[in-house]
Amino acid sequence: MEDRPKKEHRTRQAGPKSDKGRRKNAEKNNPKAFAPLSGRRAEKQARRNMDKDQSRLHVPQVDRTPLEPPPVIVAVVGPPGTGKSTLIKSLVKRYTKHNLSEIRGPITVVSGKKRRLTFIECPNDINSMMDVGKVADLILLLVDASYGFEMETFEFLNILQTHGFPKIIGVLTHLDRFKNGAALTATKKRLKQRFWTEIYQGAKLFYLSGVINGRYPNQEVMNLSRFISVMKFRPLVWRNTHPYMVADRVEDLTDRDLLQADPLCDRTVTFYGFLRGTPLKSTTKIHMPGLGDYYPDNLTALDDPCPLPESQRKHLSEKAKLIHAPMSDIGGIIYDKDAVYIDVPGSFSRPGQRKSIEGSEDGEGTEEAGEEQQVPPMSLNPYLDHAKCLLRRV
Ligand SMILES: Nc1nc2c(ncn2[C@@H]2O[C@H](COP(=O)(O)OP(=O)(O)OP(=O)(O)O)[C@@H](O)[C@H]2O)c(=O)[nH]1
Repeated sequence: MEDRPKKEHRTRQAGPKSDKGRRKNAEKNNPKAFAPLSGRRAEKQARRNMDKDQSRLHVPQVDRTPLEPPPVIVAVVGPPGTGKSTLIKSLVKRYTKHNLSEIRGPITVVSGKKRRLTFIECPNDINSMMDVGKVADLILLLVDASYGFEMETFEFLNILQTHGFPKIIGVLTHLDRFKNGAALTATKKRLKQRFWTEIYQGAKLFYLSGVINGRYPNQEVMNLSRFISVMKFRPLVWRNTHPYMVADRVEDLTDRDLLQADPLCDRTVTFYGFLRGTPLKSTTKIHMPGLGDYYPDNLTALDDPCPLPESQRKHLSEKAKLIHAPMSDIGGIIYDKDAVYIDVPGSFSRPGQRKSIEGSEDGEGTEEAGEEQQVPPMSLNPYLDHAKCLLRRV
């Protein structure tokens, strides 16, 4: 078998590898490398390339906002004492007629037939600014006009650059401190120019002149609130492609005995909030800023605690206006995993009993009171005081 001569391949008679085909291709190939053979074809090619470039630049952004969109996150940012709390109180009063005495945690209000707003007051530290920059749809940037721009404001604008720039509205406060009209006009003009340089030419700036009864003047607040209610938001790329949530309520479900035995034990914590962006799967690892990555034990969809008014209603009547602020001092309905609570402000325990539980000054607290006091409380305020207390560590 080995001696048998190998049979030669037959030469190809047709196709690109045949002699005929090769000769034909050689004729077609341009010896001057990629120089066009015909002017018309070259022009067509150039036009096609330009079209392709343009369509790449204008890829339509998918708007993933559901029919009933989650509340728009409005962050109120500014150096201390610029009037952040005063502005949130004024806006909440305008939208809901509620008088807030203290701002704690996010406050969600129904601002129109199709829009809800969640107000967050941003504390004046860099970590809070970064967290706010990641989630806010609209920033109300407060500036004390009698003082001018401060370093924090510019730092905050720098932080925003890295997270996709949300919409920004400037708000000048403390304008009543100017007694001289000319000085006021000059300051307004100067600050406006500076604001436009930092944001963009023509960025919206509101002026608030003075505080009446702990709130800004009604007309000025109304102008601002109307502007916010009709604003359009373009989805930012990262937020349009990831699920994210701002927790507006935190519950520590850890067993008290366990906690007493080891205050640093792993804790079980439930977070409540509106989900934004894309749907969230239970197998997704969740990143919590400042804490790390965790797998959730369980995800549950609850009833909307602050639903939009029914679509058939023509006007948003006073009664339909709603507020949802579980961390603040307003009474209301709290939706739990398996129950609905009506939170009634005030204490229902008997005064004597209450006193003994709290433990009087001369140390007459009951045993129960002693136990209560030893357990480290889970702070609700800016959610995550206890870094090691959350969910199952990865
Ligand atoms: N005269 C005047 N006082 C104002 C104005 N805006 C706010 N204030 C006062 O400034 C003080 C501070 O206001 P807040 O609303 O607590 O300011 P804040 O930015 O929340 O302050 P921090 O919580 O410390 O960051 C309050 O006493 C307000 O009454 C204003 O436009 N004019």
